[in-house]
Amino acid sequence: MTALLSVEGLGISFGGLKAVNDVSFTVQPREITSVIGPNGAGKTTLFNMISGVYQPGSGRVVLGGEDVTGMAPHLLARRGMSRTFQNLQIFQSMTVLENAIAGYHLQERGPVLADLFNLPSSRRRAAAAQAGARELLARVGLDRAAEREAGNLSYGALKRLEIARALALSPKILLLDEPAAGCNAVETEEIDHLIAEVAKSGVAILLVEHDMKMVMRISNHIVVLDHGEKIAEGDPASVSRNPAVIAAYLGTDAGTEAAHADG
Ligand SMILES: Nc1ncnc2c1ncn2[C@@H]1O[C@H](COP(=O)(O)OP(=O)(O)OP(=O)(O)O)[C@@H](O)[C@H]1O
Repeated sequence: MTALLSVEGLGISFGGLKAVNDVSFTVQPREITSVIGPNGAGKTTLFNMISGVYQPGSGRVVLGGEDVTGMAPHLLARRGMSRTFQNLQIFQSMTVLENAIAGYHLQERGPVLADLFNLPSSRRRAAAAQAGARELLARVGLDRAAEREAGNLSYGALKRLEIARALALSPKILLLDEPAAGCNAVETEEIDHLIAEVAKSGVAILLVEHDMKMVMRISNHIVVLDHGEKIAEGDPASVSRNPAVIAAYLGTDAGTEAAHADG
């Protein structure tokens, strides 16, 4: 199978600290790949290099066969990579529908003049964005909340709204940074189902997540970082049994969960 995303020897240092060092792995189409590791392992830094927020100090990111190392996020979005953020990027005082529509406008090159003069082309685009946004809201279970102010949604619903907005870009790969952070058990399960559904629809998922139970439940492939290095990778069962992984997590709640996840 040809990899959709290939991360090759990525590294970056901050001052003298190697935050990420020589990390390689691939993401296959339709699969859910998760990056885990204890606090400070380098997960977010790795994510930021893959998604064009940081320029890598070394290594390459290859998307669909094209070298996209260090490419700006909006250019990556045009090539099929979109992402969500650990801290929600929702417009709280806008409605749920307006937030979803905003996802469509992120991908436009800005035909500002057409919009200024309210040309038919601009009206057509607006109508298409509105229809697409309503479809996306139905997909994430928020169609009935379309007219509500986003700031009044539960945390889990906000997280799903953010995923809807990222899907507006019709990505081939969706990067999710801690999609279940701050969610209760029910909300986490809803996000689980949504992620599985998105993967099934043909979008590859790359996930950074602290909730070990969730990672073990939904991932096809897991990459484990510790102190900026990849210490293990494989399917959930093999990773949760891996002595190096258990040692890295030892003494943390997540470690206990990892050690018991398959038994
Ligand atoms: N912009 C930065 N400047 C300096 N040091 C940084 C920067 N970003 C991250 N680091 C350092 O790099 C290391 C990896 O941090 P990173 O946030 O990537 O880890 P993480 O695995 O995502 O952690 P957490 O699980 O706590 O979110 C840490 O030692 C961190 O302090």
